Amino acid sequence: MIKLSNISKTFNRGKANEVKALQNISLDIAPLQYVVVVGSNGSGKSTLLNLIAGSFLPSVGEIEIDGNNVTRLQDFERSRWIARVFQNPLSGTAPDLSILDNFRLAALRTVSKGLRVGTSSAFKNEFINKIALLGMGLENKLEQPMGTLSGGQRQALTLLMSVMDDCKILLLDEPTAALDPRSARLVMETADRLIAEFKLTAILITHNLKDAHMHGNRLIQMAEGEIIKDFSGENKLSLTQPDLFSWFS
Ligand SMILES: Nc1ncnc2c1ncn2[C@@H]1O[C@H](COP(=O)(O)OP(=O)(O)OP(=O)(O)O)[C@@H](O)[C@H]1O
Repeated sequence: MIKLSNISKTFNRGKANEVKALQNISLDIAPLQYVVVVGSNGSGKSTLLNLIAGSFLPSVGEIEIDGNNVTRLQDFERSRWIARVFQNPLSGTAPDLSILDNFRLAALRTVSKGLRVGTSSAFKNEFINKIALLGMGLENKLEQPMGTLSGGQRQALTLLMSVMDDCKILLLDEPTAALDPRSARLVMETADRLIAEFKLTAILITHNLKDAHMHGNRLIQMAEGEIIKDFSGENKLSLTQPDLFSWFS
């Protein structure tokens, strides 16, 4: 689904502040893989996601998505494949609009997955069913302004809105970093559920090693712009939390 071939990214090349953020990364992510990426600050995790999303172009190397060479495509040209959720629960929604109007806007932006845009009760009911899946009771607060919801509630709704279109890839860049532990758990559970339901290929960046242990079916550790550990399937399952903590001690 995602294939990176010999990717390097250097910022400020040739200047005193040159940074080799990624160094000759090759990575093949199969459809439906849910890859968790861990690594110390500055190890290149966000740069990796930015390159996949098209926010930056690589200095060297090729990127394929779903068999298409997207190396030189801008982020908006890749958005038909990719949805992205950031750390800040305030981003990506309109705070003064109601939950329902935010979903109407999101549906208008995209070819929706089973949601027909409109004011009809059919649209509302389809949306109510989707939002009820979050298990937060938000289906009873459709007219409430988005800005009055908690960070966790907003982040869960943002996740749902981002995967409603026909994207195949979900990029999660520390989506729970700004949340309290209970909200963070709810958002991670929501992400797991949506990734399974919409059959997505996903990449999650996290500094939370418990989440890295519990979620996903592949775990990658980055250091100094390189992938230094890569565990999939049974190999990931056999890792213990102390194993992960020992990588950072
Ligand atoms: N736009 C940029 N311009 C210059 N340097 C950058 C830019 N983006 C990232 N870098 C540098 O590239 C390196 C990797 O940064 P990156 O944000 O990918 O790390 P990270 O692993 O996501 O870190 P963190 O865990 O702190 O978010 C760092 O040294 C960073 O300062």
